[in-house]
Amino acid sequence: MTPDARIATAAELLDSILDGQPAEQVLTGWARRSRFAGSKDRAAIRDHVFDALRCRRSYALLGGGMTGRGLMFGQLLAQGRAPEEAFTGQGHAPAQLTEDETAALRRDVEAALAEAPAPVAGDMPDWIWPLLTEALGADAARAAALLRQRAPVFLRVNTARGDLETARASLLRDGIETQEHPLSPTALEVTSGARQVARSTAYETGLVELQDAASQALSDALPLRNGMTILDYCAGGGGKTLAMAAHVQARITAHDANPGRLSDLPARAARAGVDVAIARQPKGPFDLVLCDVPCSGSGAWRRSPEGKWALTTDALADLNRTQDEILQKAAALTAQDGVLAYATCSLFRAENEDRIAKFLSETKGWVLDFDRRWLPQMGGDGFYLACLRRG
Ligand SMILES: C[S@@+](CC[C@H](N)C(=O)[O-])C[C@H]1O[C@@H](n2cnc3c(N)ncnc32)[C@H](O)[C@@H]1O
Repeated sequence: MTPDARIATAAELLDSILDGQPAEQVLTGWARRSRFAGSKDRAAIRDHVFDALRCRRSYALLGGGMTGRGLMFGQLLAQGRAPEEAFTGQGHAPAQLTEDETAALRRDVEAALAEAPAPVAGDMPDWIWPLLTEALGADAARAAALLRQRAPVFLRVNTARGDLETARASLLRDGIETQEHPLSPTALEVTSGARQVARSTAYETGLVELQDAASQALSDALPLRNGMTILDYCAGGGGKTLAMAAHVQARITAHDANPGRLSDLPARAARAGVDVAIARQPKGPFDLVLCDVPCSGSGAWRRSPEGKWALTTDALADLNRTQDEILQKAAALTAQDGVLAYATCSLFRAENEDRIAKFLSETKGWVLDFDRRWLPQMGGDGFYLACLRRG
């Protein structure tokens, strides 16, 4: 496919996504129907689509409309290109701009964004902007700007299998260049060859796992010690379970309300060379219970940009109820002198400090040991961790 044909396809797929179809489903369906497209075409179209979803409001402003074509005009303008260069109507390139489309463009990109309301320039729904500024103050605009960008690829070196230098050398032999990252001593940022990671020897032998650097930093911050019993109450795919298992010699149990989410964990644990038990109904007490609760995912919206447009006040209130319930259940499973750790990948107080304040006000005998947040400006996704103990 030519670069312009990829833009034409991205504009069509974006129309289906704007109509409400999930982006992954739209991209996979297109790839199945389009056997002529190679892996580079699929990757380029995916990049166009996800970039446009991250920057939906600002691109619609620049491109003159919330349509697939409007978003792709906006993307080109933001990249300093004139839409007419790609929309030529020749071969498989998208149709030329109509007069109305041409008139609606904002070619003065910097001025257009400078005078746009903050949530438009920052690519956030209006109702979310106050949540962001309330939580982050002066850091809100920078965090929003970073969520408009593609996420770096991070690896966690599994120190149960080897050290950083061994991992970097192995990755390099497979054409993958990395650099260390200050967020965590086990984090490597992939600087080239990211698409080879899943086929690399280091990945296949469990020497590295894909895991965001701030997610690793969160595991580093947990008060883990050898010999303790740990329950990962919302283990999901097991990212944090495996990170904890690499840190300490401990008896680790993984649980999730949706057992299907745990299905890959036994194979991942075997690959990583660590033991993890799975419990449908965990029986406490545990020395440390981690609840990495379901949340808006706002700290990771650069990876899942559809989430920021899909979130509603009702959905956030539902999440808050689930978060409160999980905290109560997890507290009941925590040993008398144990640690209850609450984590989200959200930037909002409503899912972080407010949940902890509610728990502490309603549940006698608990105190906050410490809490900590990681912002996108530190390089990884946004995360929050609070560690509680009985006081
Ligand atoms: C943020 S994800 C966990 C991610 C995982 N810890 C990791 O690092 O890969 C939240 C998980 O909580 C699970 N969950 C939702 N409601 C739950 C509940 N009431 N009790 C336990 N787990 C729940 C979801 O199925 C989901 O897998």
